[in-house]
Amino acid sequence: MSKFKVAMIQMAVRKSKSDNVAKAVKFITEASSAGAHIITLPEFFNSSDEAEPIPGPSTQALSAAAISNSVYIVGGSIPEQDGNKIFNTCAVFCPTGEMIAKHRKIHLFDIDIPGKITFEESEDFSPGDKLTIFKTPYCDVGVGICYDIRFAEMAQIYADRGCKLLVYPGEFSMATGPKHWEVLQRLRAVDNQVYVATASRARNTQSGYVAWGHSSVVDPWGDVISMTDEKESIVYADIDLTKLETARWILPLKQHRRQDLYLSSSLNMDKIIRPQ
Ligand SMILES: O=C(O)CCC(=O)C(=O)O
Repeated sequence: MSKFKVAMIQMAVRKSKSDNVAKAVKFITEASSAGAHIITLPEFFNSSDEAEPIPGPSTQALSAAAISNSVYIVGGSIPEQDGNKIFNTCAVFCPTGEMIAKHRKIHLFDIDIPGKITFEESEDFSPGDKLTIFKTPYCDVGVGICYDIRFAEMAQIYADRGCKLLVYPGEFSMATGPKHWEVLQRLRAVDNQVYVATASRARNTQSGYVAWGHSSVVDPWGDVISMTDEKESIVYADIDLTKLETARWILPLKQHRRQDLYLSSSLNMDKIIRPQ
């Protein structure tokens, strides 16, 4: 099964959690009717305000949607309540409705870009402590959430473990989205010779956090094969894993890696030319 279709759902998220979940299920049904096998929702697809446990109402709705549409669902993320902690969590469901993976965002977005954006995700959320891979009949898939995409090591571990598709539900803002969103996806794809796919929230200028949008799919050669603008839509892409083999055959990066040098600190100080 080297060919399959992914759908990245870019939806606008409003105040009402139940409306957001109902809308997500509607989009999943539409994407499934269009032939998608793996369907991904955006970060905080159900809202970012009110946490719930997993399983809970939002993830139960996703499980039911996976069964009724017979698809894999990468459930964007929701604020997950676990005891007195809250995590930014993506639950993944297989076509029989079982939750086959749960990724808690590892890297929390604590930044201050002067004049643009200050964000302290760790004020509300705790970080996850595990990387997450799930299996499908098509390929193994690595999961990250939004800021996780910036960390090349994580993507490399996924690729080294055999993942051929990396999926990032996300929501870059207008501060970093225009500059970094596309380039990061292309970097992760080219470095690891894998497919990279993202699903963002649609832009809502009334929201406190205005999303860049532009959900996309990038192939192992670094080409953007599908991308939308800032509005609500579904981004589809046909994945052909033979493209990945071709990219790896043309550029055998894995064979050319000098792991012996990267892991030991064989830094030849004598050869460093210092400015006079
Ligand atoms: O890395 C970025 O620039 C944006 C990340 C982000 O918005 C998030 O992780 O919520």
